[in-house]
Amino acid sequence: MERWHLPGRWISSMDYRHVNVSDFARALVDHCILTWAFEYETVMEALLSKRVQEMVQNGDEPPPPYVCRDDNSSQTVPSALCSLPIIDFGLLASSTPTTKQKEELQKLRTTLSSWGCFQAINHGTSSSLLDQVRQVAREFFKQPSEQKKIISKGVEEFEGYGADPIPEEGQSLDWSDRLCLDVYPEDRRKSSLWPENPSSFRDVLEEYTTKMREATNLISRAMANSLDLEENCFLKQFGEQALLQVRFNYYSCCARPDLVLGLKPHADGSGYTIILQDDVEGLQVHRSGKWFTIPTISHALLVLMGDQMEIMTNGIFKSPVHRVLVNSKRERISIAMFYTPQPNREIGPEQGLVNEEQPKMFKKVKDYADTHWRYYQRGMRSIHVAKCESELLLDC
Ligand SMILES: O=C(O)CCC(=O)C(=O)O
Ligand SMILES: [Fe+2]
Repeated sequence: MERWHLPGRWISSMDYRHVNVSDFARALVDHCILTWAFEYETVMEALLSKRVQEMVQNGDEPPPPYVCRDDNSSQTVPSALCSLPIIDFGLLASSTPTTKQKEELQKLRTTLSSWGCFQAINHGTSSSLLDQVRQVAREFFKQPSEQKKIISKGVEEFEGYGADPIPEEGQSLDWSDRLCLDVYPEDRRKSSLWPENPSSFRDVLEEYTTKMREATNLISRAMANSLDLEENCFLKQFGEQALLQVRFNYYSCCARPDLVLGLKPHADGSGYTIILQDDVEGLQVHRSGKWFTIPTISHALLVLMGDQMEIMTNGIFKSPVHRVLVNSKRERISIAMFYTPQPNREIGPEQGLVNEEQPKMFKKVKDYADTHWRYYQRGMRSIHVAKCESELLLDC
């Protein structure tokens, strides 16, 4: 089981069970722990209600729960040396297979089997729409806090403006502010949480959602073709009502970028995620024991496999661990669109990818994103629960 547990826990946890103490003392310790647990929630709730952007505007140093960086065990590779392949979807569009198309599909397969992500160009969404999406995101976060807090999320909720729900004790907080919205299917939208400012926000997001639906069709088919599978097989597994959820990430500058992380190491629980970056670097993907800084390309979309694509491809495509660094000079914005199989739908390895050489690695799973979330909050990966040898879920 991989544990992406960040070093430098800000609260030392007390394990009193090995200590030989009287019942009274034990009861007292239990009481203290209960009180502490209660206080932990209260303290965190208060802390999280003040957003990172506000702390930066006040010139605050990162409070202890945000401090987490003392992991120098993996080398960092700068973007100039990052050879993450670029896949040209323009080449994949023609219906009669060309040599170039075959080469591009081969490249797609190799990339997803090693990196678990790629930069997509000629993906069908215009550069001007990408710029508009970045622009409305920038304008939204530029507003005064009171304005943004009109659409604040509840502490334990996902949708709305704010921070992630309170993580398990000892896990550090991300140096970022977010706006999360369910965008597809339309009947899941909570329109009261869609910003009214800037005034074009809703129209731009609506158009971007339509384009991302088209992109998921394109990408899912290309991935199936790259594996010599029936073209629609992944789309069928995701289902007509597959979810699209957008997360606008705002990473404020930090006077001490060495102490915090914009987003802690994790693998996504989605099927896959389409990330639009601005021109500030920060995203890093973990590969062969190193953190590779992903270059920013203004007209490209970064497509990153989540655990559910690793399951559907029987482990051929990898769901990479990634994280986000912040810097002291420029804030960074990214827009992540999570594409997840429709609720209540069982997904599993494609039959065509299971054979004697490559036995079935994963079980069928349902609503995996919920399991993923529970582990994420403890700083852990969850894909092991879907492995055939695991006894935690359905039988293989
Ligand atoms: O900010 C980024 O580039 C990546 C965001 C991300 O990994 C996420 O939202 O899960
Ligand atoms: Fe992610």
